[in-house]
Amino acid sequence: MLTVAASRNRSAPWPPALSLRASGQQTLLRVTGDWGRWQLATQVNQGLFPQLDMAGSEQAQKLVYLVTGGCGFLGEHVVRMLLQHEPRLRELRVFDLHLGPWLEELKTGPVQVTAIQGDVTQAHEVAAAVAGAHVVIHTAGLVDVFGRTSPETIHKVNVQGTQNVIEACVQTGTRFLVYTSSMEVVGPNIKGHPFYRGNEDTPYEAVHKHPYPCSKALAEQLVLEANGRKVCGGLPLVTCALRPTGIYGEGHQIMRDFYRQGLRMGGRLFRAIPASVEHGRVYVGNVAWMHVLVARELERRAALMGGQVYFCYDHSPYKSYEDFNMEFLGPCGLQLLGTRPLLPYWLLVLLAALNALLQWLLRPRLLSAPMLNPYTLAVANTTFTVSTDKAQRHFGYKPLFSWEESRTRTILWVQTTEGSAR
Ligand SMILES: NC(=O)C1=CN([C@@H]2O[C@H](COP(=O)(O)OP(=O)(O)OC[C@H]3O[C@@H](n4cnc5c(N)ncnc54)[C@H](O)[C@@H]3O)[C@@H](O)[C@H]2O)C=CC1
Ligand SMILES: CC(C)CCC[C@@H](C)[C@H]1CC[C@H]2[C@@H]3[C@H](O)CC4=CC(=O)CC[C@]4(C)[C@H]3CC[C@]12C
Repeated sequence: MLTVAASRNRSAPWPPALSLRASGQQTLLRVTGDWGRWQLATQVNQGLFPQLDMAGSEQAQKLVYLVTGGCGFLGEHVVRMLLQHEPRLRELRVFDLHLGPWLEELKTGPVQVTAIQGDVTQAHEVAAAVAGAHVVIHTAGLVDVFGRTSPETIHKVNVQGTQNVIEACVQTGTRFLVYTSSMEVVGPNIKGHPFYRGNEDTPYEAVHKHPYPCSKALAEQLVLEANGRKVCGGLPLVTCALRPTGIYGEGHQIMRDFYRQGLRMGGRLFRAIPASVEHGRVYVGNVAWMHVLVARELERRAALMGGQVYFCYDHSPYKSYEDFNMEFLGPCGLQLLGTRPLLPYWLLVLLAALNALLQWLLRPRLLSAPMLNPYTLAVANTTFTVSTDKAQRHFGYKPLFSWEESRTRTILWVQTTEGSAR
């Protein structure tokens, strides 16, 4: 018999600890929470519940994976997902500029988790981390659309860093490289053309000016062009790129910022973008799951998948950026006021330009950057949604989390992390 036990008292943090127990006393699965994170403690990794694993545990543990940026928002989910769903793993290397303390808890399982503090812009550090790895999942990147970092630094990390990863694979004989690209590689373009429920083959005029999409487009191109290069030992490198739309879920910093802003304004947010503008969103757990599947299938289906791009998608509804956020912030007590934008668009354009000007004038002293600038306004105000089944056709992807589950997890996370802010 399986029992679920929840422990909660007033002084304990939210969410409560949930335990799944078999008829004996052994705890099979434990869900814990703390103020900083809402996390599923992967007891599967500790060998307690192998039958939960979907991937078939009869194969020997022999593979070494490297996840760059493994302590970021997406990277952490990829790391946890691999430990849960990749039974062939022997060692998981987590490479990041800033290592998270949560890595410690993962070091007790049967998979060796190796934390590597390193910088992708340093070729020798990357090569040392890649040496001996079978698969590299390269998620590390500078995600800055707010002008906090210089264009040179964004280029260095996103483009030079990716080049370093490719060269390290070639030098050390690593054959499989999965790159986290972005929808931004396609658009929205600077002309504001809508991309409505498009797929990987939909024609679109991709024109970039902003350093972030420019860097992601260049890096993706490098990764795809590297497909087929001979690595040390003579075998061909197999690469592919995943293009998430706007990712949401546990750990999403911008969602947290919107929530804080709403709390500061007495629980209200004001509509800035028309509800008719659709924005593509995808749950972080499903993006992580796609990475795990691609990494697993790349060897078997190298001819089909090598050099390919895949949008990341799931069953999240098509909505405007703000209406979509309200799916989570609404249940946390916030309200989005207005069925139409509060301010006329021309005024937003003016404010965005003013923000950009102030940022430029105060450079480099400005420590925080406003969310509204000409680029973010253009992205938020242009329809960009995907509708595709390429990942399903090529490697059998189906979202691991339903929309309801993704929504519930995200709401719980917002409540957990911000409960103390009220
Ligand atoms: N957040 C989003 O909505 C989307 C993100 N992406 C891509 O997904 C990837 C991950 O993004 P997020 O998790 O959102 O960002 P994040 O900022 O949370 O994670 C990036 C990680 O890379 C690490 N990193 C940065 N510079 C580094 C360096 N020089 N050397 C080593 N590590 C470094 C950071 O410390 C961080 O842990 C990025 O490549 C991003 O371009 C793509 C589409 C959407
Ligand atoms: C106050 C404004 C009118 C609204 C601001 C919202 C913006 C901050 C965000 C709207 C769209 C977001 C981007 C989009 O989801 C695509 C992205 C893909 C990435 O690879 C990185 C992040 C981002 C550029 C994301 C950033 C925030 C928005 C611009």
